[in-house]
Amino acid sequence: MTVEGLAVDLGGREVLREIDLTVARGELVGLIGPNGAGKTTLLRSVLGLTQIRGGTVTIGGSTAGAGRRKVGYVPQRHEFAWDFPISVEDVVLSGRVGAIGWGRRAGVEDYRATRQALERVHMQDLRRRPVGQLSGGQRQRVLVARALALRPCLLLLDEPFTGLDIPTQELLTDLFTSLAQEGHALLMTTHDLAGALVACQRLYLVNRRVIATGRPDELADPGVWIEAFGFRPGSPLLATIGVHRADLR
Ligand SMILES: Nc1ncnc2c1ncn2[C@@H]1O[C@H](COP(=O)(O)OP(=O)(O)OP(=O)(O)O)[C@@H](O)[C@H]1O
Repeated sequence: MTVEGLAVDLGGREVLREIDLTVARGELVGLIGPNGAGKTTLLRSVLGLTQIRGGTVTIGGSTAGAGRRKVGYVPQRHEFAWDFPISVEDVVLSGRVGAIGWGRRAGVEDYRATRQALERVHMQDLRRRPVGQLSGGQRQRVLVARALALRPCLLLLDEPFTGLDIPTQELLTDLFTSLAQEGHALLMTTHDLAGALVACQRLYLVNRRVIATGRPDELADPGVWIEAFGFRPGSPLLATIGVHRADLR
């Protein structure tokens, strides 16, 4: 996936400008920035859900909607209507709508993809449970399975770790790493900076524009973190992510 010169205005205000970003097959890429930096807007622009003012989004060689059919999207957990009376299995199956087509019945392949997606997040045993009865971690795994059911080539993950316990974070991190190794392209927003530095091969630090990008070991300059996140120079929080320099303490 390639984003070039992306610019987005919302409510008459510039939210994103001059965004250049790539995610290749086999990569888990982190998109990090403070609240309001435009991370969700960027994901929604890739999905074609947000009107863009300028720039292009190319997925699998196509700038039109065709490439988007193989994009899996995991929204922030609170955006899903969990009180809707529907089972885990049916939520995951709904991820196949793009493959089945509106109004058509699910077939053998759709149920197979649903089962495989549930197995990957270890939710097969809970497939008949109404989603309203799940814990936060189980809900997050259902949303990931719903995106995987499409068998996407590109997976967009919006804050998949927020509010999760350590075992669930580790389960999902291992899953995302495996998916990348299998040749998927993954783009993930997160506020877990330390986790992103460990799990992601490359990072984009954004705050309405791309402040810096590179492998985690290439982002050792505290200046870019200060600019993107508003850390104060010498902040002990910079040291917690392994970014500090004697002259800035
Ligand atoms: N529909 C909208 N109309 C007007 N402004 C919007 C709309 N949606 C988002 N915004 C604004 O766009 C900016 C970027 O929002 P966005 O949700 O993309 O940020 P984010 O980086 O995902 O933030 P967070 O980390 O808090 O989830 C914010 O200032 C937000 O208020």
